[in-house]
Amino acid sequence: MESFQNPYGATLNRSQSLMSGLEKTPPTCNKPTHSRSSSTASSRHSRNIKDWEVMDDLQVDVTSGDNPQDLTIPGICEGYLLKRRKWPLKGWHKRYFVLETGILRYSKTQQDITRGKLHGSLDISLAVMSINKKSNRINLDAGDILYHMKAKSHELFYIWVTKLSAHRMFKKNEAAQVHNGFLQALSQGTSVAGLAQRNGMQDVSSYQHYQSTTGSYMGEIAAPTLSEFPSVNPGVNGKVSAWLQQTHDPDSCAEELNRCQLDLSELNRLVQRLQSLEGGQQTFTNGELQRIISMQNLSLEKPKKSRSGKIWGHSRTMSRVEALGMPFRGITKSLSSSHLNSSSQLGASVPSLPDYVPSIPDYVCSQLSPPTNTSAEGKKIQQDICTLSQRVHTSLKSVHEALAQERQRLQDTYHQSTTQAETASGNQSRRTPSVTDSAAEYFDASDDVLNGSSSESDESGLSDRTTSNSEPEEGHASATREYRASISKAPNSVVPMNTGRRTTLPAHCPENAHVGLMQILYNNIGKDLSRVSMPAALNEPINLIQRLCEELEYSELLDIANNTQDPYQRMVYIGAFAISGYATAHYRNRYKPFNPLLGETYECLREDKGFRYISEQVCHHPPISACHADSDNFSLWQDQRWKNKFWGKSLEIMPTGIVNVTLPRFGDHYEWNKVVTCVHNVLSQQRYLEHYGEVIIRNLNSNACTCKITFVKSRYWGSDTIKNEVQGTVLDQTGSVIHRFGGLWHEGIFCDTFPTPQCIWKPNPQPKDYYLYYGFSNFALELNELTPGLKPLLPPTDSRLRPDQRMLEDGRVDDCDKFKEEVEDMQRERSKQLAKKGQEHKPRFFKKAVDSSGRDVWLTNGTYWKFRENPGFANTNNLELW
Ligand SMILES: CC(C)CCC[C@@H](C)[C@H]1CC[C@H]2[C@@H]3CC=C4C[C@@H](O)CC[C@]4(C)[C@H]3CC[C@]12C
Repeated sequence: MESFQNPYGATLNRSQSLMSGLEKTPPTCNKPTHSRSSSTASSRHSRNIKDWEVMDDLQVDVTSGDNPQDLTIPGICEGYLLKRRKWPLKGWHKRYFVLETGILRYSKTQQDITRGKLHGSLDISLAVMSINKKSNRINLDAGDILYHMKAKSHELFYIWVTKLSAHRMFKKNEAAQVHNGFLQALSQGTSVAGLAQRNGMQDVSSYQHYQSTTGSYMGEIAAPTLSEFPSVNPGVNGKVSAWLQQTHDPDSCAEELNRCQLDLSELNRLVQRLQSLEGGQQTFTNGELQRIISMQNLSLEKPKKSRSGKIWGHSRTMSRVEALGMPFRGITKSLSSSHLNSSSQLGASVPSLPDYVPSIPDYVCSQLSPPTNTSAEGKKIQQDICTLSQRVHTSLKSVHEALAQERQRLQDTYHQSTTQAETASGNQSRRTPSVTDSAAEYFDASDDVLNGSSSESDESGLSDRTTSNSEPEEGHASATREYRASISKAPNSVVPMNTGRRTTLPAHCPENAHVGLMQILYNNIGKDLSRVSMPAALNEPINLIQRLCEELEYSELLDIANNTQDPYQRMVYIGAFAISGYATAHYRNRYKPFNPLLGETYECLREDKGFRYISEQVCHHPPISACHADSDNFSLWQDQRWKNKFWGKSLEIMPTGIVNVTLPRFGDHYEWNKVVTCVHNVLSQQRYLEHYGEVIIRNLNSNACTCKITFVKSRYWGSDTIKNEVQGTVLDQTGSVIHRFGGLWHEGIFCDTFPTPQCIWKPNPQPKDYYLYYGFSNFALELNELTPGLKPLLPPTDSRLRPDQRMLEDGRVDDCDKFKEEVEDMQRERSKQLAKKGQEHKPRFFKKAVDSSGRDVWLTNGTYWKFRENPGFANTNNLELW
């Protein structure tokens, strides 16, 4: 496993309470089979894993000693931290962070923050927080947003962790209170509108409307969501509530809410008890320093001294200290490390803050104020309050998730019906798609995106520059908006009416929301997902070596490239092709492809598209899939392997293989890397995929031009959220921009620097009812089709003949589960036998070579189609895989 280094999968300390901060899914019927393989993995990676801990909210005692019912706001914390670069995933930037009322914001500099020039912000109560004391690292994974941070010193690390914990706790309690208020209002029949007003929400009419539409609303109520809810007529209201009635189990939600109600009454009782206990207790207790740190406003940057020696620049944080006028150094000093590393507050719970607490720097000390004390009983009550609040939060979250799922289905159905309506209205042309002539409207593009410079070379250390990586750049948003408008006006390409291939699958995909994914992922921390066996209900009836073939869905872009004289324009088509392979991911986040068995093969002969493709699983440790395709217009090969890192809520997938394309007409040989794919909210039904990073396309046989494509990370601030944005530039030898193009990877690409600005690529419309068929595109639907004519020609190792996958496709999920297990056992047995004989598996159709940059690559040995033709696979020795 040389290639598998796991900084992220290794993030989580399995000995800690891994449930903390995560959606707690109900206990599941995870079969032992699926965790069986995990034990080896966990021990193998324990060295990396043990440095990381998931922070449990209760591990740090940060509640205010005064009166927790007030939800006393923890103090602000600000200062520089190092933030990991998004692409390449190495090196660190210095960024200025401000933590205030549970929201962490950051900018390049302190001045940028003051000027409101934000780079990002995150509600930390939604994030799983993991820390590494050894390297002073803090990770926050909110599902949508992922921050990797590092403090410059142990002291600062300590303070930040304390602060972050305090703010998380505060924010969570605050949310629980808001929910409590709404629930009470709903259950007592008081006006939600009134509550909305009390909570400072403006759009009261839509509130009332929403309430009447849904009957009883259970779940997260947030002002923006509600005000966004469209106005609908009463007929539609009926339909919507009918939908909710049918597809969702209202009883389980109601039960969950009743439980919340009970917990909330108990909370109320506890809070009152705590109030009555109020009064000064004098002795310092463990965790006291954490509490002081939590409550104070702190600036963690050394104040600059003016010439007169007076410290300036921290009036906000100093004022409170000055007002209190207390000598703090003494306090901090008296709170020695023995106080701090104890976990007595929590009994058996594990302390997560650094065991050794170094003395707090003077300039921070001077900002600290004296503690307020709480008695032992008071603390116990605080603990109980926290636990109960968390339980309420978890319950509400699960109700919210159920509703979110319904919402998603509703959206998909809506989307589907509009697509169908479009198709029915004969909106589309019937001819074979030609991407070039889909001339679209021109717009006056602004010049501000016309700079293709700045590629980062600083891999190792600290960088203070803003790079052209997947962090947003100003100007992009407006260009993308315009590209997008132009693309939507371009005609859809039409899948030829009758290819003679199937247009649907034999059975619907199984519902898999109940499968305990969390347990599987946590059991397999530090392990390649490509080697984790999952319950069949989580699989799609496609194999990874077939999935690789999906990247050829838009092979016509390569045909066009091979017929384009101009090298710069040619490069644009190559770039569009590189992007097009990602489009399908938009609809594919609920299932995982089958892991190919070692020696499994797959062919795809597409006379209509003019290419033939073969792939083989050539290596098992690490898993490598090799493929090769040729046509008159191009050859394409790649070997794909990927690492994955699980951060608590998100899963990052880093493919390491390089894609190669040659064009016979011009002797071009292009190669490019792939970007990171992130499965956000992997444990919840709000899962979605994002790609980010930079693709660089080079032509090894000509240095006329290169292409740089940025997959931009989503942005969540400002008025709009842009997701799936891509920006590309073709640069000549001198680095000047010759072409630029962009759009969204799931909607299309527009190039406005062509002689006729045009839409270069637009994905095919999704097939009817695609949601019921794993989200497959037409091309994907066809991949596993086995026709009687084809069957005798295939080698018995072809994925189409793999029984478990076929069973899933036919809807026989239980049979599939059983057979999959058998097939995997057989594979283990085969590798044992080989190892005994001291032999290694030798791939049949690919050979290992070294490319011009010294990388190991797998190339076709050219025998597949020959054998197929003569003597035919029926007459050759084949592996018996199932
Ligand atoms: C655990 C399950 C249910 C969650 C779903 C995981 C899915 C979304 C994951 C599992 C394996 C992943 C694929 C693994 C490898 C690659 C190659 C890369 O070049 C593009 C992304 C792509 C194609 C990934 C897309 C997302 C993927 C399909």
